[in-house]
Amino acid sequence: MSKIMAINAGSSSLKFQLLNMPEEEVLTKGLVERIGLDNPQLTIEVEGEKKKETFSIPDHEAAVKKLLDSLTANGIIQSLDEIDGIGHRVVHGGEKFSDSVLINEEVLAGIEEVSELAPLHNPANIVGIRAFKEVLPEVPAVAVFDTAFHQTMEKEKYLYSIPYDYYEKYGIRKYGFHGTSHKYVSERAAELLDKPAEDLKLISCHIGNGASITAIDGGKSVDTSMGFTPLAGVTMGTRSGNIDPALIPYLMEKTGKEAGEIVNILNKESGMLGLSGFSSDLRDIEEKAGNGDEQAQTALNIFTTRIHKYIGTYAASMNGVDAVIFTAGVGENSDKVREKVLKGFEFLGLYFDESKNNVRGQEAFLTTEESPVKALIIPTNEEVMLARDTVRLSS
Ligand SMILES: Nc1ncnc2c1ncn2[C@@H]1O[C@H](COP(=O)(O)OP(=O)(O)O)[C@@H](O)[C@H]1O
Ligand SMILES: CC(=O)OP(=O)(O)O
Ligand SMILES: [Mg+2]
Repeated sequence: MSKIMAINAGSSSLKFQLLNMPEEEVLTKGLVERIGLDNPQLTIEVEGEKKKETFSIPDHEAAVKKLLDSLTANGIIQSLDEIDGIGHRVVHGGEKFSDSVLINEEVLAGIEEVSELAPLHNPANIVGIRAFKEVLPEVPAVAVFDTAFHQTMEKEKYLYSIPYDYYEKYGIRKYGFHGTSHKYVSERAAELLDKPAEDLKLISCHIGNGASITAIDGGKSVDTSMGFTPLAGVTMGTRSGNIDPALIPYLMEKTGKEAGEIVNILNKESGMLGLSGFSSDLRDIEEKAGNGDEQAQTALNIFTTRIHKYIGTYAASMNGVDAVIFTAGVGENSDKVREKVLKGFEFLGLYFDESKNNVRGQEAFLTTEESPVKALIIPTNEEVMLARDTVRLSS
């Protein structure tokens, strides 16, 4: 038996879960928010209750120290020696990493090398890894990459139609993200459908703040909506998803902004936030649309239409589909989004059952008993995947 810490480090936050393995029992979970900002806060679950603490947390190393102190202070563990391994989510692994790896200096250098491909995510992941290494230098740490699951895509799917040289020289290709989540829900879907993964064609919709749709044939990712970076694909909370690339120089000329500033707008001020003009949070937009706000309704329609289109595309590219999966914050919680995405797929053999759709955050089927193609909700669990790979690679 071992205790594994699963870490998902963001630029100003650090989400964590401590698990007992191989039982996969969650001992505690929580997050440190507003690292380096005013009013930083640690939230930790103690005996099922959420406990909030405010401290000075200037950087990630301080956040890690605070988190570890709070594990012993709250009696979750008696001593830090009880931690047997740390699993870190790393968003971009480039072509270098097609599986999780035990972290050493060479691996860290490899992660740093591809950092510029995921500027919003990788630098924070690296800071998280270094912070833990500083505090727990002897404990094995494993990197689990969002991109790894998608390394099975074929060239026809991952190459862009641009000069081939750029792929060879600069590694320009589609990588895909959220792989850990797509892998978890696809494995769970095979269990729920009671069929081997090898016999299934699945379309997984990870719809959170970031969102991506993945086609999974025979247990392998064959195509996915995100691209070279996590900016591509469907409309997201603050990201534009696919746009005509010619818009970038045009916007530069019109606004006098640099390319980097425009990409920043596409990453942080677009998507549902940009379209609605007031929020990136789907709950706010659903509420406003419900009150008759036309702009909010249009934003919502764009959001669901894009996902609907991807499902059609991937069903066509796999020559069929057995099940469509919804996961992550929006996918698990928004019945309205699921309904709008799934309606109209009778031509594919997917018969949506409205009476089953009133559920949140739990595994459920959304189609009629007779529906040849199923739709289901599967809450994602990236943390358990981090812990499983940490055990696999460190024991
Ligand atoms: N009850 C709900 N109804 C609709 N959307 C929800 C609900 N709960 C959460 N969400 C959406 O989930 C999003 C966050 O998803 P999550 O998977 O946690 O994202 P991330 O991991 O990228 O931070 C929020 O932006 C919010 O819009
Ligand atoms: C890769 C990615 O988009 O991750 P997140 O949804 O956590 O921002
Ligand atoms: Mg997420």
